[in-house]
Amino acid sequence: MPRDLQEILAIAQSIGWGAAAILLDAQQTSFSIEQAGESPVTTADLAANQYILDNLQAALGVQDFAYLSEETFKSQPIADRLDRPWVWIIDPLDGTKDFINRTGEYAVHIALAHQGRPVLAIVACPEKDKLYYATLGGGAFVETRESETFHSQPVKVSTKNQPEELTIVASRSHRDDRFNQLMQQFPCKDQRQVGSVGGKIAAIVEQQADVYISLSGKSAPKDWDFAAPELILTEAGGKFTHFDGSPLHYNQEDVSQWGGILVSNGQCHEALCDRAVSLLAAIDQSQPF
Ligand SMILES: Nc1ncnc2c1ncn2[C@@H]1O[C@H](COP(=O)(O)O)[C@@H](OP(=O)(O)O)[C@H]1O
Ligand SMILES: [Mg+2]
Repeated sequence: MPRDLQEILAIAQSIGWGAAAILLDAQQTSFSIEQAGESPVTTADLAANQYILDNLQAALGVQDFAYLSEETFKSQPIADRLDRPWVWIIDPLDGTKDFINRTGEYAVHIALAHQGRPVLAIVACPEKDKLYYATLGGGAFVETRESETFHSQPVKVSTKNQPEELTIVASRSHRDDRFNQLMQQFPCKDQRQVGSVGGKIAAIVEQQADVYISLSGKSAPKDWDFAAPELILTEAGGKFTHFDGSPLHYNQEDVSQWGGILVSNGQCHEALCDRAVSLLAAIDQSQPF
């Protein structure tokens, strides 16, 4: 470990709050759309990205850490990050479509990964004035603030264990027919649409929901969508895997996370994964997508 993890956590928490303030300010004043389409980019993403990178690099340097960010990875030589043991994985604005549509459901994700797995994570939800954080083996917490005083409380997933009683959250804006069919046939009948992966994981660790499903289509979520939310969820006692139960790996050559991802409170994770696999097989057999 190049530095003490608790020292790094304090730096990342402060940067998470700072980035949240940039997004909130843009949402309440003005922002413009720099790139439209399936993966929109706004001036707010770019400002928050610059702020996060500048501050992390000022505090921690570029010697011991690589940086993989949604807004800069395309212009970055792959050798700058691949095979580096310590990599910051950053999504300065997750839930960009919700940000643009002003649903209030967007988040900042900052994760530190070691050998492709997250060891430290921040998910900030600016509109709720909450910041979730976790370190590997150290539990997950939600931080709130009153004036200049910060309060931290541990968060834990629910203990509900009947599939029919579980509340499931899923994307509002990334859904195709195949995914909609899977959701319609899934045993969890209380289904809610929530913007941003961080927001969905926050709902689960606050016990407002129990399950989240993501399924790639023509495109897939990326490392920065999942790395920070994953650690917060697992440190709160949940499970976050591919449909076949295998763990996610980050900072690979392809940063897309293809296939199905199931996130749950852990109570009937394997049964829900099996159900998703068998439902998808039947859907694919009945209708070639
Ligand atoms: N099928 C898919 N293809 C590409 N990106 C996806 C995706 N599903 C989710 N995502 C990404 O995951 C994040 C959360 O999406 P959602 O709010 O719909 O759940 C978004 O990140 P960004 O907002 O950072 O682009 C979105 O781009
Ligand atoms: Mg994202």
